[in-house]
Amino acid sequence: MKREMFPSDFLWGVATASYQIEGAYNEDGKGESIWDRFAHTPGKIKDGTTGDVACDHYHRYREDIALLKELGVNSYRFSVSWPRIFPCGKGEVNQKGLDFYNALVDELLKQGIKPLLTLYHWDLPQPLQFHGGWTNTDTVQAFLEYAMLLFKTLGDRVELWATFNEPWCISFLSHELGEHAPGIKDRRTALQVAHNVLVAHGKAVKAFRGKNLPGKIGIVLNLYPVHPLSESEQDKEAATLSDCYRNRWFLDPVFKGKYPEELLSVYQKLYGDFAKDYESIQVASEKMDFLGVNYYSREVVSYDPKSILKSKTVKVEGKRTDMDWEIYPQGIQEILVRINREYGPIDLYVTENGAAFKDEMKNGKIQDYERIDFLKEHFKNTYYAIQQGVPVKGYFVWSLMDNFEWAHGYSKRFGLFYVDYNDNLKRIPKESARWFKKFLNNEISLE
Ligand SMILES: CO[C@H](O)c1c[n+]2c([nH]1)[C@H](O)[C@@H](O)[C@H](O)[C@H]2CO
Repeated sequence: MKREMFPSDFLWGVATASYQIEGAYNEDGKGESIWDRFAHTPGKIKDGTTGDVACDHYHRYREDIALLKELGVNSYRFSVSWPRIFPCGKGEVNQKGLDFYNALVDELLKQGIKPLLTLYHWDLPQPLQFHGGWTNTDTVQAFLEYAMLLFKTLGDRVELWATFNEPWCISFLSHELGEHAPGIKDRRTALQVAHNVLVAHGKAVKAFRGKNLPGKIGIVLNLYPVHPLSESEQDKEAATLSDCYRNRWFLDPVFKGKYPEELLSVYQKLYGDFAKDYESIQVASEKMDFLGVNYYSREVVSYDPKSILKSKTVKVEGKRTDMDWEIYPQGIQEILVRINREYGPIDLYVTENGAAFKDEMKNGKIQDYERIDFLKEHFKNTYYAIQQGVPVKGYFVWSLMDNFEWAHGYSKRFGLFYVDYNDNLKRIPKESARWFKKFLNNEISLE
């Protein structure tokens, strides 16, 4: 199975995100983001690092686009730093911020690489957080102004637009579990955030349509197959509720304009006042052109009467990544087929898939053969979904290079290129980069 067996117009790319690679956290007029604030808060990042410099992509973007060209990808997914455009979140525009993304897009196009632009990959301007962040509908309005400015500035050259990266992480990981910025631990707040982000998504899609732009717009969701540990009714109930929490709380609003009833009723018993909001979620279902799917692993659950989801995650035997995530390649096929069956037809992009392994440099080489095996199996399972008629239109490896892995700092390496943090952030191709380049050049097959 070679690249040429995939559709001829299939996009093969890599993905990154602004806070994780750009650095220049306070340069050229950029404002503070909630991730600048979170990373500078002692105890929040496991290795005590920040994204202040990261991979210094802000200054090295031409070098990094040359790496894309060398790899042979035909697309690149990146995100825009909102506080680089609006330092206060709204109001005054930072022209140097616009200049950076104009130059980035122009260089990508010059090199024949199609941009996929994510408007929001978690780095909210801190001044908006002072006023409640995503719990405040003023932030929805500010997001629309930000989106409209980018549509106006880049809409003539950027064809693929994603409104949000992983609303589940923006809401539940960041406002219920508190593991990501702004580090709040309150479920009711998380539900309000999820609601406002979904409403902002729908309004941005509608605004995009109103500009009559030539491009396409969607959202990026992190999706997991959720499997019961056994076929018992209780484990199956646990899987249903966990699936609502992980997947359908976002899939159902953007495709059906409503929350999944099985979990909505649980939350309404807990938060009666939630009822006044939930009907307005209908605006989230503005018709999209594509769905971005971030896939990393599956979830196995068993019944737990103490949990409001009646479920707890179970660790099963099998190979795992350095993030301790189960390696489950068939899950990417499963999720793509399911989305097409239950929510389609709609164009799908695998907007992130990849893995962290304990990459070490030995004799100037990084022999990350586990990552090659990981990618090979996930490419094959993506192809199997295509063979079943699923309109998968592209695949983006997470990530181009090692970068700031959120609460893990720089301790987890996902890149195709190794970044030497002790030697001027030098980018060194891992064996997986060499393999990917050969695959893209039809030199090798996936068997
Ligand atoms: C459970 O995996 C999530 O879907 C997920 C994994 N990842 C993501 N989302 C984010 O979109 C990236 O910024 C992360 O760097 C990347 C690797 O952790």
